[in-house]
Amino acid sequence: MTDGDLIERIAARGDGVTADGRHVAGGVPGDRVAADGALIPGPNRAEPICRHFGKCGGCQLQHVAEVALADFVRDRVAGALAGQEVACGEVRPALLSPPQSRRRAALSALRAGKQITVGFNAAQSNQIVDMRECPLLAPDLFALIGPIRDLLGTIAPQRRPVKVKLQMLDQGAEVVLEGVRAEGLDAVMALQDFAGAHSLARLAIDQGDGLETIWQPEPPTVRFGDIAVEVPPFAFLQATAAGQAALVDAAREAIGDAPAVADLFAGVGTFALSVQAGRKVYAAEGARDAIAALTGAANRARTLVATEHRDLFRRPLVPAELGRFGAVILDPPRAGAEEQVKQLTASAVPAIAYVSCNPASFARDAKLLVAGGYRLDWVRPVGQFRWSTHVELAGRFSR
Ligand SMILES: C[S@@+](CC[C@H](N)C(=O)[O-])C[C@H]1O[C@@H](n2cnc3c(N)ncnc32)[C@H](O)[C@@H]1O
Repeated sequence: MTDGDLIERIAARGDGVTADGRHVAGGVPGDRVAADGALIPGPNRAEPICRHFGKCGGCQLQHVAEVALADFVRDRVAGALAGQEVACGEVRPALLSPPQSRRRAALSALRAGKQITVGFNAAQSNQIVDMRECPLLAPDLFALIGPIRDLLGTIAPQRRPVKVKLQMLDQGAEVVLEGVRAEGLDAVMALQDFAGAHSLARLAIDQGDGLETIWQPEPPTVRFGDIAVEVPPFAFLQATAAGQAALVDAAREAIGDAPAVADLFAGVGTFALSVQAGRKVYAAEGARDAIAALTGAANRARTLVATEHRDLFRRPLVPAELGRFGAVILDPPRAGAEEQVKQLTASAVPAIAYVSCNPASFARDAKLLVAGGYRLDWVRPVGQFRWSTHVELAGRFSR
């Protein structure tokens, strides 16, 4: 009798993979696959802690024990770099966000008859798994799911998907409901009762003709250090405080004590405002409401942060502009920053902190930077989306 083929790694989509490249759903490194295809559990398995695991699209990897989960996150980054033949000085261990720390989520809801379903979409489908527990969401956000289910009984149209966007801000939770119908006094009263009862920082709805703020006792803020930014509805924030801290620490280390820094794809200023003390920062961002929020906060706090509304795909900073900076922070969307990276290769910028939510586009851009004379000194993989196959990282390039 043979021991069965060993599962050696977890693929990008979460399947186990044997040495000969066979994909096995639910396989974990250290498991074996018997001749009849059954999985023989190895030492790296964990008991999934949520009753929805396997059906809900929020998590793919609850069956993987902590060390193997961190190895998966690190190996995704290392594997993407190897695939592009990019040498890296040091692939650091991955940092994983803890359970119940997600402070931002976009969920779906559906009303069918009297039944309302609220949750993440099921794995690879439009079905919604009705969320009765969640090991991902911050408890203050999860506590809103039941009340939102009740509220949608008044304002969700029949059999039309509703988007439920949740985010924790300094003043409390923000709730954005897209695709609802709030006509008549009953609906408006139900919305205001809901917002007041849960001390929301903001409630906004979209009935198909743009976002309408229903409740906002004061402008909601997010703090970076001691600077408060008045954020627009569902502004992009890093998904967990731990993930943000890991990425900001890495960026700070990567830029060192450079006296002038550019933060490109700056959002509402997660990096610009976190690293600005004692130096000049230029921040560029393509979303008008985000850069306006950052500009206001930077001015009120009398920082040396200058801002620009700019499309960095169409109009990346050119070498003459880049030459003013001792370091550049890049945090592009999933597509990466190919156009900006090409300009950087022609620049004299000594250090780049590249924060990425997509190891594949990061590795592609890293290849361009290395071909242009940069070294990739280190990368820090970050599993901000715990138990999912979504992997993030920060890396330092220098020359
Ligand atoms: C991953 S987010 C990072 C935001 C910010 N650095 C943070 O950590 O909060 C990427 C940002 O890139 C912006 N963005 C997307 N496409 C862009 C473009 N073509 N030009 C400039 N900014 C863009 C998005 O609006 C978003 O704010």
